[in-house]
Amino acid sequence: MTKMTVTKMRELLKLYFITGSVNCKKNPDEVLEEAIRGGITLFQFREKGTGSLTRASREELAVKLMGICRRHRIPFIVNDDVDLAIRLGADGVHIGQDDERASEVRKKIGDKILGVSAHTLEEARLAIEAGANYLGVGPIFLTATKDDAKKPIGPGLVRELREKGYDIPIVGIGGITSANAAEVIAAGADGVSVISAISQAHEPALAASELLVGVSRVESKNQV
Ligand SMILES: Cc1ncc(COP(=O)(O)OP(=O)(O)O)c(N)n1
Ligand SMILES: Cc1nc(C(=O)O)sc1CCOP(=O)(O)O
Ligand SMILES: [Mg+2]
Repeated sequence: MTKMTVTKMRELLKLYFITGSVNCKKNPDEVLEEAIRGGITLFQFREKGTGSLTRASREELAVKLMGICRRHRIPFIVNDDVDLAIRLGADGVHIGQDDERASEVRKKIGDKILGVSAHTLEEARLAIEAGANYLGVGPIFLTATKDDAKKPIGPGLVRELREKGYDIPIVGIGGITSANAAEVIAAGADGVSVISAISQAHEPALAASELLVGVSRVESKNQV
């Protein structure tokens, strides 16, 4: 992948879908196909939590989902596992504060996309210094999906980052639905990142398209 521009990164973050087999009501490949039909712009493979696949079956699923993303030209990001991302030739990696150090990951992955979770201004500053292409800021709202999630912080940190002049691409995460996505964008995020709002929906395509409505409505106001 050629070096990601900031403009392109912002576009990709608009509706960032994350999933693994344990998050889905039906087959993850069906859910991903439907989510793509509904308009997602970026995908993260996050095979994590009780009952998740391991070893060969985990990698098989990653290969399958990456194939779907490739066919539809949706960039494929791997959560946590930098070596898997490199082995598969994924488009990027997302890491958090308890994962490998961002500066080391940047050295390993070259120009691939590097996303880093940030819960404070200081974490954001360090992630940018280490070469992050985007920040995942959250949990914005209460989430039942991540066992070790921190307390919800609301859209305040996103707003504060923008007020302090940070222009790195930002995606909000945690408890985001079509009903509250607009608040996250209004605070200055480039997009929203969701698991359950799409993976647990009866109609993932419809859920994705409804999320996009919320994002796009405020996005056009931000540009005025
Ligand atoms: C887009 C995005 N933002 C944040 C996270 C969370 O990463 P992390 O804190 O490392 O937690 P896990 O997802 O690994 O449990 C994310 N995955 N994606
Ligand atoms: C993977 C993840 N990371 C978070 C963070 O705060 O960094 S919250 C979260 C779970 C997001 O799932 P849902 O959209 O179902 O709430
Ligand atoms: Mg992680």
